[in-house]
Amino acid sequence: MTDTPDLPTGTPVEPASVVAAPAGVTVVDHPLVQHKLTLMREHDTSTASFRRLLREISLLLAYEVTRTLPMTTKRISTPIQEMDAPTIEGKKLALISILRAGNGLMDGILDLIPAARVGFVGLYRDPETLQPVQYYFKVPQHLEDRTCIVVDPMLATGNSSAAAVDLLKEAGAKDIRFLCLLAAPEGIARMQEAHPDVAIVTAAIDSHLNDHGYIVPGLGDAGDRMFGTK
Ligand SMILES: O=P(O)(O)OC[C@H]1O[C@H](OP(=O)(O)OP(=O)(O)O)[C@H](O)[C@@H]1O
Ligand SMILES: O=c1cc[nH]c(=O)[nH]1
Ligand SMILES: [Mg+2]
Repeated sequence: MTDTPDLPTGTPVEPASVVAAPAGVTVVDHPLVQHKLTLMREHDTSTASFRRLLREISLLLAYEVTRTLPMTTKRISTPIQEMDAPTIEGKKLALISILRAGNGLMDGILDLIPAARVGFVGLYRDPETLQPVQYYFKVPQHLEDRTCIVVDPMLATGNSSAAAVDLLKEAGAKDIRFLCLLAAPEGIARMQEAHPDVAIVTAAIDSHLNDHGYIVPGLGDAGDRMFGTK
């Protein structure tokens, strides 16, 4: 697996060649996404800017994660004539946010697909064990009939996302994809072992995890940076 290389400042970058993604993982290497992600990574970026950037990136990532959504048609009348026009069945979609940080990705996607149903999985990562602790679970009915897009900016050990997908499958979900901003190779491996059926979309695959389970180089604690806690 290739991670984003350290390049001397000012080196021209061909976005498409930055990252080689493993099968089942899509890296959204669009220049706008990469530019905004760089701003988010910077230590000095304010809480307000971090939140705004995450919302903007979520719109761009939504484009990729929804690329293969099932479509239907509906009969409409243009000013010229009737036609069967393509449409997404928003009600067939469930957006699932892993609290807290997932909400930063979800809000922008909801602007694009306002008819989507929304669910929440409340998990926090125990800082000692790096195991997820569940505190909330509320999802739409009939998940088995919906495409579920699970959103969380960070895929680190993969313990939180794997646990969230476990819960969704127990609730009936069958068609699940996972959208994040940053992924560590360890988290991708964990997800692909536990849930090989779940496609992953991310803006970048970083180098590794540090001794505290943080993504390196990463962007720090997404929830804290988004909400100004800590
Ligand atoms: O892949 P993992 O090793 O499980 O780590 C990733 C999880 O850690 C962060 O949440 P956190 O526990 O900080 O909760 P928060 O969103 O409330 O800040 C992040 O938003 C993921 O949910
Ligand atoms: O780097 C990391 C790892 C887990 N959670 C975060 O918010 N950041
Ligand atoms: Mg956090």
